[in-house]
Amino acid sequence: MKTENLHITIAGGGSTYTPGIIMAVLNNIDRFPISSITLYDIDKERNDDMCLIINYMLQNNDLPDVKLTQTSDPETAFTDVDFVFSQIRVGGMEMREKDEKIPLKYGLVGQETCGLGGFAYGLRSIGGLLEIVGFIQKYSPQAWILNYTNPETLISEAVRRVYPNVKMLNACDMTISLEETIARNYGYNRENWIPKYYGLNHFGWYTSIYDKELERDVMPELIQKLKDTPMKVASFNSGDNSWQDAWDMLSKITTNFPDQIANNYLEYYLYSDDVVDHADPNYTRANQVMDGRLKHTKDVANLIRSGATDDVIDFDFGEHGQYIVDMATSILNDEHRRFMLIVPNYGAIPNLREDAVVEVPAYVGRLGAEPVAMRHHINDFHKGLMEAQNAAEKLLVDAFFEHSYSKALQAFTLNQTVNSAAKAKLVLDEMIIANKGYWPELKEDAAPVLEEDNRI
Ligand SMILES: NC(=O)c1ccc[n+]([C@@H]2O[C@H](COP(=O)([O-])OP(=O)(O)OC[C@H]3O[C@@H](n4cnc5c(N)ncnc54)[C@H](O)[C@@H]3O)[C@@H](O)[C@H]2O)c1
Ligand SMILES: O=P(O)(O)OC[C@H]1O[C@H](O[C@H]2[C@H](O)[C@@H](O)[C@@H](O)O[C@@H]2CO)[C@H](O)[C@@H](O)[C@@H]1O
Ligand SMILES: [Mn+2]
Repeated sequence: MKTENLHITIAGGGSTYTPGIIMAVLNNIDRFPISSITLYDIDKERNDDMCLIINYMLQNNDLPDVKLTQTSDPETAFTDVDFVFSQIRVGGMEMREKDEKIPLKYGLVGQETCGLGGFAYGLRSIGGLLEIVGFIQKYSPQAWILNYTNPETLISEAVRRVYPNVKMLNACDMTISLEETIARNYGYNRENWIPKYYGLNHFGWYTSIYDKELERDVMPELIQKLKDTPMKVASFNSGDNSWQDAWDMLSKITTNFPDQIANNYLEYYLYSDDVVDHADPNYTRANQVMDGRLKHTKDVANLIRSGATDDVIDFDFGEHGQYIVDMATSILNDEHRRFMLIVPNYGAIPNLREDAVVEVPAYVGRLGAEPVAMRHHINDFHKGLMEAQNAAEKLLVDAFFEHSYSKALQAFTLNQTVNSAAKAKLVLDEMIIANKGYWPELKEDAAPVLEEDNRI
């Protein structure tokens, strides 16, 4: 593997996260000696805006000189690359808005990656990511793919069915973000923590958080703090207070289920009714992001385009960029750093089906991810929740590859935010219309013929 003059391509170069990722790349050039960066996007306007922003960053900061190019041509984008960071949003925020609003019409959770919004997103995203992974296998099969594209569990399951040996890490920044928020709210240093955790993506629980300086598992005391004093939004949480609802709900979850700290996304599954009651069906998170992060990114590009000279780069970079750069350097330099990754289970969670796609700690070196195996069974409560949700996710991926309406309906019905097969069908049928051109065509198909039961 090359260890200098590296070339990375960002698939979804126009993403609002690109400035943070590139800032992290440039701030770590000593460990990650990049010489060129290519932005690949199907939307030229988004790529143009981002190139303006990145070039402005390069010109107005004391940053290493790297060659920045942009393209919408896959061969140009993925030839002779060493790393691909992927963060696409198939259908854009416009489709995310439908993902969130259609389920809400029927009193069901409407969310980007959870619930039926997440399943609708998954049926769009899988095709987009498989196409990009196919390009990379064709033009740079030696490249490592570090993927942030959501929904992570569905993406990981689908890609591994087609490319079982793909060099790919699937990562989520929620756990580090949650840990950082907890640490800042209650006066700890996350850098001293070794968290143990298991789940599906956006559907998991901590089992311990060992603090190396205090020399103890601090999770029990954190549970008490979460119950007594709900967290406040930390400044780095992309600045917007939308996260306050998440932290309030995490305190509710911890109060009612105090044995482990849950990922804040569990609110969508455990308190679906509360989430629906709190939601504004006419103005969802997609609208907030369109009016916030997305608009701000466009505004910055236009300021630069109109000749701005003062420092207009004021993005909140968060943990997102540093995390994926740390993964890349851990591969490149065989550093064996520990990350929370979405990986095939294969016994990491011993009493969960081995072909599940799970989120667990993993050490990352030149060979990729080496997951940490748990040494005990998970409890029936979490096991039951995960088995049902994982089955729903597998059925959804089956529906994608088999173009199967009946499996899609089973998946929508089994999703753990859904309490009614009738509502699941109403949402599915409306989503089929809304996602025309994005989803594979789903066909009514005969119930699968059960294999002859030759035991009788
Ligand atoms: N894994 C995580 O924890 C995590 C954290 C944050 C964001 N994300 C994900 O990162 C992605 C980007 O988020 P965002 O808010 O920046 O979205 P965005 O809509 O702002 O940007 C996505 C970019 O992808 C481009 N795109 C869409 N389809 C494409 C395709 N087929 N090929 C190439 N480019 C394509 C769009 O044109 C756009 O420029 C989303 O999938 C989001 O869910 C994941
Ligand atoms: O609603 P969005 O688009 O703002 O965020 C959806 C994503 O939320 C999580 O990522 C968070 C991150 O955890 C938080 O610290 C901060 O940086 O915002 C990020 C995104 O805005 C989640 O992990 C992602 O999967 C979601 O896509
Ligand atoms: Mn995530």
